[in-house]
Amino acid sequence: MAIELTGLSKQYGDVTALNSVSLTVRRGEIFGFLGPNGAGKSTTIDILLDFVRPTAGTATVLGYDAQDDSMAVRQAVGILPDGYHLYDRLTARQHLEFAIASKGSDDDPIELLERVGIADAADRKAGGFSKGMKQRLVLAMALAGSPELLILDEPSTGLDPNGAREMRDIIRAERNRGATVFFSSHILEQVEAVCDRVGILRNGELVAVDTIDALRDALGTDTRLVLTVESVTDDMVNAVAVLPEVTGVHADSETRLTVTCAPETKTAVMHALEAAGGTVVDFDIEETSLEEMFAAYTTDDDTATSSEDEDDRELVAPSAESEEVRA
Ligand SMILES: Nc1ncnc2c1ncn2[C@@H]1O[C@H](COP(=O)(O)OP(=O)(O)OP(=O)(O)O)[C@@H](O)[C@H]1O
Repeated sequence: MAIELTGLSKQYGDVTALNSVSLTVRRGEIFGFLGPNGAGKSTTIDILLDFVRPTAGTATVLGYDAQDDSMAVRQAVGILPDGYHLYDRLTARQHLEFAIASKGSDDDPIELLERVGIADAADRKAGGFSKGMKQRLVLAMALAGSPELLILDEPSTGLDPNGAREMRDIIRAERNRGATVFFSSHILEQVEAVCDRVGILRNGELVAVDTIDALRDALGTDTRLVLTVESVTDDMVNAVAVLPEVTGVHADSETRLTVTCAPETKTAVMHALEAAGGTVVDFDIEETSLEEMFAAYTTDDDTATSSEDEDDRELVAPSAESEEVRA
């Protein structure tokens, strides 16, 4: 195992940052760690790196106890922590030389800077770097010594779209050479694009661990039908809303209705619309989006999965646009 957490808890005064989290990350996998702001992601990572001590439970990294063998962990792991520190007056090359020496490796600093796309700035002082350049520099330092495990806290923060793509390529390349990558992120597309499995934290508790596809499936099979009709009327909305397998109906415009329902109810929805005087001119079927999936696991709103309450029928499944993600 690359990482093993057992009953890990962290209390900051009255605040429970982590509540008995148990998790196993296997060697060779890319594992994404998700959760709303304040869910406990950085706290977990800080415990793995012994920046923070747990209140209860244990964490092992590559077989080393994260607290008792923290030096061994840091030697073996490449890290991009949340509150990293760079030396303003040292150049990128000097930062790399320091990281390479502390790993006892023989990497070429320029090669590492090339991998993260800032070789041109090798001899510039880090104090003058943009946020994204700093992020790239810390990533290059994490790659020094070809670590068995990379632990990256929000690695895409501050990166432009090219940088985010390069980050994905680097994460994949690291896994392909046999490394394990454990990273936290808010960028769901990024996570879906590279992760073998994800864990979702909510209020300090691990609420789900699986592949993204399996997490989607576990939410239920609700489908979203986007229907274009000649003109939406209240009768049509009501006729669809009372169907037993429909969990949401929303008139997006005068001609567009979004219906959340079980897949086998699609035909019944069409019939109900036509019986209420509507003519369907077009329709589209949408899968649960990543944002909806994230919201379903991390908010209390469960209208996405079921609702027997007539009053709730105006609501569509929770989405990033309509639901605030609560910490
Ligand atoms: N040093 C600290 N003192 C007091 N409370 C803290 C401290 N560090 C973290 N917390 C609290 O612990 C909880 C978890 O915070 P953490 O930084 O681990 O969340 P996160 O998931 O990384 O959030 P974000 O996505 O915003 O980075 C929060 O309620 C936070 O306020």
